[in-house]
Amino acid sequence: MIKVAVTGAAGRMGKANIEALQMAEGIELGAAIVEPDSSLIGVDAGEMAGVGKLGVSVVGSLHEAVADFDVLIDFTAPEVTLENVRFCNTHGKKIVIGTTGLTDEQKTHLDKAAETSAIVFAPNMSVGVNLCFKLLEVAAKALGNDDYDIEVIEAHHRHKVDSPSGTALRMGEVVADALGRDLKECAVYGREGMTGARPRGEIGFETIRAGDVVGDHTVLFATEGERIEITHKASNRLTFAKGAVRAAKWVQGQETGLYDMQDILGLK
Ligand SMILES: NC(=O)C1=CN([C@@H]2O[C@H](COP(=O)(O)OP(=O)(O)OC[C@H]3O[C@@H](n4cnc5c(N)ncnc54)[C@H](OP(=O)(O)O)[C@@H]3O)[C@@H](O)[C@H]2O)C=CC1
Ligand SMILES: O=C(O)C1=N[C@H](C(=O)O)C[C@H](O)C1
Repeated sequence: MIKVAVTGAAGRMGKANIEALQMAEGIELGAAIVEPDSSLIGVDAGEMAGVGKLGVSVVGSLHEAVADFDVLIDFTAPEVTLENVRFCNTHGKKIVIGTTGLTDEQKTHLDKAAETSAIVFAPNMSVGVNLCFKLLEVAAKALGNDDYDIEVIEAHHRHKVDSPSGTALRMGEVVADALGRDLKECAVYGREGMTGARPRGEIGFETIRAGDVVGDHTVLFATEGERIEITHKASNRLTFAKGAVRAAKWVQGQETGLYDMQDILGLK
């Protein structure tokens, strides 16, 4: 039985991850970690997540859980994730990271950590979004560089702190790579004012933050006379959490290296 620790256990994804673990076979919750000053310490993790008693008490640090897990599932915040990766690196644990909003510099820490640990790092763990990444590559290559304007539109709940979403940025990267463009050079974020006519090579990003939207992403390819839209809509967080649990099972079989959901789903 694979034992999993969930950090950010009281968060939206933390609770969904506990629920997904409870539904899965061959893998189970070993530890649930919240912030050190949380009033939830000592509470049963299953009761906290709304799935009934699991016999795992919530703790305030990974140190307290070191003997209780093989794989960490972390959906928290960038600095917290990096601290947790350092811990797993030192203690020989595998890692699944869903946190978004990491800077390029923070991502280089993951590259380094993957020399000694097996890590899955993906901005979106759902099967559907990862299939969309593949479809986007095919679409971008087929439509080419000359005719089609490309825009990435995403919508999320009012609590989301990073924008554009990690998924939207990855969609932009996939399309830019397929077209031989550098996203850093061609990305435009949220136009305003007298911006002028649209330059051909731009990839535009538009962000909506509203209510309880779980996560919608559309990539629009538009030219004179037609447009193509590739859209994914998540309707609950279990879709991400089931992907994270699948990744946890998979990464347990790896020694070192940095992987994403495309590796796990055979979409590379
Ligand atoms: N890859 C994917 O498929 C998906 C990725 N995400 C990403 O996952 C991340 C989390 O999202 P979400 O669950 O909605 O966010 P939440 O804010 O609901 O959860 C984040 C959790 O991290 C905890 N946390 C923050 N700081 C610390 C700390 N110093 N020590 C310990 N715990 C800490 C928070 O604790 P507290 O509650 O006490 O503040 C909270 O429980 C985001 O980056 C989001 O973009 C989200 C969905 C899918
Ligand atoms: O914060 C969220 O909620 C989500 N974040 C991820 C992202 O930034 O792409 C994935 C998903 O869309 C939900």
